[in-house]
Amino acid sequence: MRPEIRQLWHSWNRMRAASKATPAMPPSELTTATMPPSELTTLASRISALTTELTTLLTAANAPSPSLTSLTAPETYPPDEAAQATRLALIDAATQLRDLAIGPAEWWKMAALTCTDDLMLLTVFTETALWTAVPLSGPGISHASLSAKTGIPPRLLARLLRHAMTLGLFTSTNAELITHTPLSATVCRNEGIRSFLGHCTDEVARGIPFATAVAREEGEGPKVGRTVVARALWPGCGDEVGFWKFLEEEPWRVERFGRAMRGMGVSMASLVEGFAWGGLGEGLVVDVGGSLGHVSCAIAAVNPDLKFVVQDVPKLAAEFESVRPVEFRDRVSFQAHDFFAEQPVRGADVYLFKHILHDWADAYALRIIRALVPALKTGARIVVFDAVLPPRGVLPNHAERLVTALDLQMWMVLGARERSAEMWRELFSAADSRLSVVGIKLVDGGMGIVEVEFKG
Ligand SMILES: C[S@@+](CC[C@H](N)C(=O)[O-])C[C@H]1O[C@@H](n2cnc3c(N)ncnc32)[C@H](O)[C@@H]1O
Repeated sequence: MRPEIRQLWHSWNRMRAASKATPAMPPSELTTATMPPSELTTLASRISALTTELTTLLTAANAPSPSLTSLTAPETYPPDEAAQATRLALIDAATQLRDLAIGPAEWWKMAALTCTDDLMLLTVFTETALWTAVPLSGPGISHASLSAKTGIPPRLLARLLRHAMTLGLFTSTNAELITHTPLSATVCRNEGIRSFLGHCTDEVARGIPFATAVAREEGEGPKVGRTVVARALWPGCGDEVGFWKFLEEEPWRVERFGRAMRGMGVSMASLVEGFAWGGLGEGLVVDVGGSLGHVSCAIAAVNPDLKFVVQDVPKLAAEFESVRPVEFRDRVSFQAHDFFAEQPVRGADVYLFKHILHDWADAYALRIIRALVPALKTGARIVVFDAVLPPRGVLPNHAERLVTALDLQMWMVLGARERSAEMWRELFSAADSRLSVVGIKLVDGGMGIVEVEFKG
């Protein structure tokens, strides 16, 4: 063994021994009984209390225990409000404890390195379909076979996988076979997550080098053709030719985006349960920008008298027909419609906009709403399902991060934003004085249902 390697080996062994050694007893005057609790111990106690609380709630809900090792462990927590609140508090406390244990200097070293390396890793795994190349059952796959399936040479593949394992993605058996962890298995099983990863690592990430220039030159609400992502992917194509038009040019992109929206299924239950759909009787709902109809089908499943028209770009028509469950054939139909043009379905009971208006800066959102107004009957409802930004500090930090990340993603891709309750009220009253926000129901994860009535 070369001397410098031997030296490294010894110092690593010393560190390992030190970490296992029993710490010396503190002098009696410094026992924990007399010392003020440190931030470390305060957080650790909080984590312990929250963990006990969460475990009790999960047991009461008959929910299986979460696991980092068992592939049959649940991928999500039960929607139960108390369990969700406790879980969010636990995540925040555990994140703070982790940050404290890392310390600021190392935190930055890690963050600067891993924000790029992790993005690169997720990009390569997604583009080479490595997620699904590793089988979900059986003994696992050898490096050689995985290399052949993905086109990544074996030695580089081993390095990528070794870094991936530090994130809890994949593991290897004694026989050097690669198998899934629950984290990687979730990506393997879920086409929606893979599609969303594809959208983020491909379309969104390519915009990053342009963000500073767009921020300085365009500010908050660039035209759709001058956003961060438009500049990176489709430079020089004109101010009004933006993300959605480009998706239409490349059908695989629009299909991938549709799968991402369908698969991520953000808070579908809150929308299904959060509005009085049952009160509409045999009513008609127009799902504007409804993609592949997954939202309409979820509402239709528990409201057997309702009918739905899903409107979206013409390129989605074929995919819509192929994924629509057969039981909804008579009640959920597709109509190609550009929501900047006058709404063709007049007199419906509800016009649903789920994750539509947050895609558009105010100038565009006003045009979309005004194109709808001529079709509205008195008492018709516009139901918006989007984030409702609370004042800072109201949400647990984990939920706040999801909302702020989505807000910035809207800016990068579309020059758009998430809106607060006040912004929603101002938007609708500016669109038409007969439109009035009659209710805002906050649901989980910073999302909300904004109910607007047409007073006629
Ligand atoms: C963020 S996705 C939301 C999809 C769905 N409402 C959901 O929540 O899962 C936005 C949708 O708007 C559609 N869209 C974009 N521009 C459009 C336009 N001018 N007319 C109609 N639909 C459009 C896209 O094709 C896409 O399906």
